Amino acid sequence: MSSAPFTLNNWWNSQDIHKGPPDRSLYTRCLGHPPRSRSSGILLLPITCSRLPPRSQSSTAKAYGSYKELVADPNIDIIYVATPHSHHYQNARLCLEAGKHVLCEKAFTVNAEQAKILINIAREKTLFLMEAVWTRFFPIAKEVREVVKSGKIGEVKRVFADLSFSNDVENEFGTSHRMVNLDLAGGALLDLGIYSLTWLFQILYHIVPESQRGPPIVASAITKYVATGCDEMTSIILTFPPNGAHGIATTNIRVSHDPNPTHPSPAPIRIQASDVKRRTPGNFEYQTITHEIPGGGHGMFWEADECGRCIRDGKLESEGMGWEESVAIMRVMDEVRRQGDLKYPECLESVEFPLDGF
Ligand SMILES: NC(=O)C1=CN([C@@H]2O[C@H](COP(=O)(O)OP(=O)(O)OC[C@H]3O[C@@H](n4cnc5c(N)ncnc54)[C@H](OP(=O)(O)O)[C@@H]3O)[C@@H](O)[C@H]2O)C=CC1
Ligand SMILES: O=C1OC[C@@H](O)[C@H](O)[C@H]1O
Repeated sequence: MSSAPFTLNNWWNSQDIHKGPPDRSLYTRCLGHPPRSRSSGILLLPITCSRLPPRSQSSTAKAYGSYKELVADPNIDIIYVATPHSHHYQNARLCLEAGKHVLCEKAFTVNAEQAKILINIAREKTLFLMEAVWTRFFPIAKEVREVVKSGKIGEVKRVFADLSFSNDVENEFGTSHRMVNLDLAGGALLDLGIYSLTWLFQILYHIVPESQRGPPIVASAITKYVATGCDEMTSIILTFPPNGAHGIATTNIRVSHDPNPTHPSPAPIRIQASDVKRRTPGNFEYQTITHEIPGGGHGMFWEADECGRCIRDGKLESEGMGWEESVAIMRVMDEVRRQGDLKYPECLESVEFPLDGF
């Protein structure tokens, strides 16, 4: 392989244009960060784009006027779809139909049917497509998968995962913010619950030999945000084949037990026996592993590098976040919504394309 980096002309998400000076934006800190620092061999040339003119005068971002214009630009290799969940199917499909590789934010789509259609189009058109679950590509996530797969900690019978934020829901989100707005497929499940689910799936599904994997049985509960009817708290118990392991995934936008400076929450209470010791199962030795994010980045470049590597190597899907698994996770979320009677407007659940208004 030549030592010259593989170069991708990439469209970074529109959101950054509107969120502060470009030198401090997520895009600059992530994709714009020199790949040398992480020896990826991938050079991503981001074009920040929006349908609106950039807010900052100094921005090098480009406004296309419409996504149709954007997808017609022959200089663009891959498009990162980072619009609200409601728009992923329509936006990602537009890009795929126009022959662009796609990295599509989580939740991949509103439902599993939409995800399957995007995947079929990518397959037919030999295009790369991946759900942007960035945490999958953190070195620490990879390492955890490897440790569990190695058998060093024995058989995993139960996994707990939570991602919750302590938002002042009424004041921060009101009724129209994408986090709570049903017209934008808002709610905790699709926005944050996907991260809890991904931990369950990484351990109890992803690393299980394909012949033994299967869809988990779903039991769940949803509490709705009264003002809009979206889910503000969702808890899921999954029973996975082949051995009946339980995965418990929780998510909440109002109450978190994990304080975070950007989402301050009241101090959590933990009740625990006093003689808790770190116990190390099997031949696994307790260790602390730290992976710094190079250059003060935000860590999104690991997933972006994966897109670059896959496209360079002619792969349509990533082993780290494969198509079949994205659909399996979407199916779980469909079932959770069915059990909790959480419905989005019909046009958002539709697989019709194109639809007016997107
Ligand atoms: N991986 C991560 O850490 C994060 C992932 N996300 C994901 O990214 C996606 C976008 O989230 P976020 O950036 O907060 O969203 P924003 O509300 O900031 O919207 C992003 C862009 O989407 C378009 N958009 C917004 N609202 C509408 C609307 N009502 N109709 C049509 N287009 C709209 C706009 O594009 P335009 O300028 O072209 O009009 C906007 O700039 C979500 O899928 C979310 O889950 C979000 C935050 C962090
Ligand atoms: O993916 C995400 O991570 C960070 C959150 O602030 C955001 O709501 C969510 O979309």
